[in-house]
Amino acid sequence: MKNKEPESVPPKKARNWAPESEEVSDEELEEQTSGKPKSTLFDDDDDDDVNGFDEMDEDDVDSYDDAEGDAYMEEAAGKIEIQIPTIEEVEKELAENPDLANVQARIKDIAFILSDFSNRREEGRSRSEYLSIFLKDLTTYYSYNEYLMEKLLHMFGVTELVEFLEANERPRPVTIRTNTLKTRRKLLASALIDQGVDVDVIAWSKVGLVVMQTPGSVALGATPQYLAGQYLLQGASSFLPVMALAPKSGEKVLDMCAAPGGKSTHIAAIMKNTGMIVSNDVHAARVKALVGNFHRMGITNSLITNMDGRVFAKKMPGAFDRILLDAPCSGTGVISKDESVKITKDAKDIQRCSHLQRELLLAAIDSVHKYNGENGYVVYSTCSILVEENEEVIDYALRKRKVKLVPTGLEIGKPGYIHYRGHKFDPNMHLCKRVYPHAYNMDGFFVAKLKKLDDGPRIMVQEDTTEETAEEMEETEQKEEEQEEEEKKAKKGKKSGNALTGKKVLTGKK
Ligand SMILES: C[S@@+](CC[C@H](N)C(=O)[O-])C[C@H]1O[C@@H](n2cnc3c(N)ncnc32)[C@H](O)[C@@H]1O
Repeated sequence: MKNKEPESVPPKKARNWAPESEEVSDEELEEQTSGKPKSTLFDDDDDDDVNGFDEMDEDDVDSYDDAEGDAYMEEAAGKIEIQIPTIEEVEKELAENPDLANVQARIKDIAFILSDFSNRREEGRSRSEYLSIFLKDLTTYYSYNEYLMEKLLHMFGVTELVEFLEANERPRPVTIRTNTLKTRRKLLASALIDQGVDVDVIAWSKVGLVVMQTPGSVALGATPQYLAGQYLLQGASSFLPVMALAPKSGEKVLDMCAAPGGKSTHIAAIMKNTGMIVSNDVHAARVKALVGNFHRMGITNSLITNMDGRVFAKKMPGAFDRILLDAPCSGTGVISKDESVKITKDAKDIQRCSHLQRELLLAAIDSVHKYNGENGYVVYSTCSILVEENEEVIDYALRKRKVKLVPTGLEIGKPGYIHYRGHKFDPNMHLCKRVYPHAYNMDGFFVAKLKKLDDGPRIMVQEDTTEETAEEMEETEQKEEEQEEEEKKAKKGKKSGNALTGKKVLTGKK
């Protein structure tokens, strides 16, 4: 086993970014952009990255203290003024036949200007104008729609956004999870190494292996070990929700959205095929894949159902000790696997996902029994990084049901947002975990763990006592969206070409 990076597709072009400006970073954005992860997929020594820079950060993610970056900074700092065309000129250029090298250079220049705005801007030009150009250039260069790019800019700020976008241009390392019902990780690693497959352990998991290199003659989905059910090809982020769920032998567990079964088979292995797992999915075709995986991996403690997860609470109220809700989502954490997300997701899609996620989460909470010793937990996860599908959904559940957020027990991941663009979420939201491709070289993921305190709805204030129907929720959000649009238009009127709500972006308010 070698301790090296797996090969990955090189980025379009290496780029070095200026440090975050004071203006961009508020306290939390600062933490988000400068705080490097404590451990990554390839760390095997916590001490390696005491300064927040580990092997992956230096090699894979552009950092602003490398030689090329310094040279660029010095060169740029020497310039009297960096000239950026007007928004109208940029729009014209992008609409015609944009020269991507030119666009890339301008992205770099604007990032540099924004990182010390008061000293580097051209006289008389506003920050929102630079941001509008920046946004347009990024959408062109990385091929995203403006809706998603704007959302991402709100979340990450200038420097981290580019790191995130660059990470999405590269595939994540191939990882596999040992099926401990059939073998042990060490034995599996030796068997694969014997076939010329170069693997290394994932330090924070007892069952994960990262595949560094595979000879052309070996297909990882067709080795004798794979066919014997000794492992599953699974992204490392997907281990996290099950680790947070921490099921115990003999328990009753529901995996509400289970197909194709990556997490259900992990749960079954941890439970050593004891107790009972109900693995459910609404899509019959996907349930077939679930059945196939269960047979191959020797799962015998499971019942497979094909229902809408929202009906579980009605059919089986309080029936389960633990529930995993790995919710359907927009997939903004897995863009490197599915590039279509860059252009297909709009406000309506995200709203639809958020509604379904809220309804599924309330149903999950109603299907888990109330606090009893160590039981009564719901883990909520998505492979989306958007706040609308994560913190907003959790916050909604905390307002509607008697549950509280508890630590996930996960070593990796950044904390959930407590403040986001004027919204204040539950103060315990920091207990949630956010995993980003640029920070951990893993798919983007969100994981939250809730403990049920009691049955029934949470009665908070008079107007909050009735369950909001999907239509009401849609109406409320529609109004909020319209209000936001109005505000944007009002600002646009004042500042030419401002596609962003400038101040919020500037201060990186979460
Ligand atoms: C993120 S995937 C689940 C992946 C799965 N947990 C795994 O690890 O293999 C989300 C799943 O939710 C299912 N789904 C969507 N809407 C649902 C609903 N209303 N009830 C139950 N399942 C649903 C989809 O068919 C999809 O398989």
